[in-house]
Amino acid sequence: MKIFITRVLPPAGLAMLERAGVQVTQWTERRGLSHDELVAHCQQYDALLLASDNTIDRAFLEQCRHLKVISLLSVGYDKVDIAAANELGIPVTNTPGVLSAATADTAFLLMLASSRKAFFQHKRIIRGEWGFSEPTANLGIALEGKTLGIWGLGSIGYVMAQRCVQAFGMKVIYHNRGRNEAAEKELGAQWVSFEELLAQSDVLSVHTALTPETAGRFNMTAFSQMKPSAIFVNAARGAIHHEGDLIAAIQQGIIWGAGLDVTNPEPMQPDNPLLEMPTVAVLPHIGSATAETRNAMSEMAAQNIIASMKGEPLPNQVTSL
Ligand SMILES: NC(=O)C1=CN([C@@H]2O[C@H](COP(=O)(O)OP(=O)(O)OC[C@H]3O[C@@H](n4cnc5c(N)ncnc54)[C@H](OP(=O)(O)O)[C@@H]3O)[C@@H](O)[C@H]2O)C=CC1
Ligand SMILES: O=CC(=O)O
Repeated sequence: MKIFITRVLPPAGLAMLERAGVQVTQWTERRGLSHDELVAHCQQYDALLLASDNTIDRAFLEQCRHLKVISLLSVGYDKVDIAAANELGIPVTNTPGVLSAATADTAFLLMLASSRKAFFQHKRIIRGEWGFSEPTANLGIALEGKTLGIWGLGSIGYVMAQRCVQAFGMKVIYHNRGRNEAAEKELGAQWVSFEELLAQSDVLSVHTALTPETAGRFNMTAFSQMKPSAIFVNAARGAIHHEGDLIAAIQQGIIWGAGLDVTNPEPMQPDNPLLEMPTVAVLPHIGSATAETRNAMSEMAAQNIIASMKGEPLPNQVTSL
């Protein structure tokens, strides 16, 4: 089997593919491939390992019907038209679970950074503005005993909740379409309506997938129902929040601040007002970026390719839309 990888793959997955006798070509240039370039490249390969944020739409899939599998190096698959892939018989796989701890840690870091204005304080030092210490200046918000609201308490949301319970004794409330009984039993998490989640959370952390139902849900209508002291965290997908409304909500004191690993659009431009706000912390979509996690993801993505090559069931096929 000949496969094309849209970035350089972490070493563990690469070694696994090579051991299995898969012929690997990696895109090593330090620029992304355009849609048309990716279509053209894929003509020469049996499978695609997608390690970039290219959109896999119906047009792409129709021109690449020969692909035996599209293996994503991510858990999120919102960039792929799964309905079209199903229709055309092209299996798509992802990497769930192995990245949950790293991504939850990123959300946890952002929560803390916003609560203590950490990124802003760092910038003050760089600008030579350490100044003299004052008891009433540079105050943050304590997290001990506060209420964590999770929108989308699944794999990543569970670890975020666990961290917050263990570190700060936080009370966990959540809103999913269904119930997470393990989180209720093990973490004391309490299911609430979306409106209650907005009203009661001191920290509201988003961990749903991006779907037509979740896109844009955090707009001014939602922010207006939150506490003025609330921290909004998004380590899921930028399109779940409305960026202009988030800027206005923080500027107007409707909420306290935000921690974002994902922005809308990506990349965020350097002149974005959020970057100058003391209570905002932004990271460039690095949720799963630890060496250990990226290696584990690459092995999972490689296993999906190898299973396809051997004609075995794919371990992580995305079945639902
Ligand atoms: N920043 C980063 O680098 C990363 C970001 N991500 C993002 O995180 C997302 C979540 O990943 P993961 O935890 O593994 O996924 P899971 O599927 O395990 O969890 C998602 C949760 O969201 C809930 N959910 C889905 N739709 C809705 C809705 N409309 N309203 C309320 N709850 C909803 C689901 O519960 P129910 O079905 O009961 O509603 C489920 O519990 C990914 O899809 C990806 O986009 C993932 C990894 C890294
Ligand atoms: O954003 C990352 C993912 O795995 O999804």
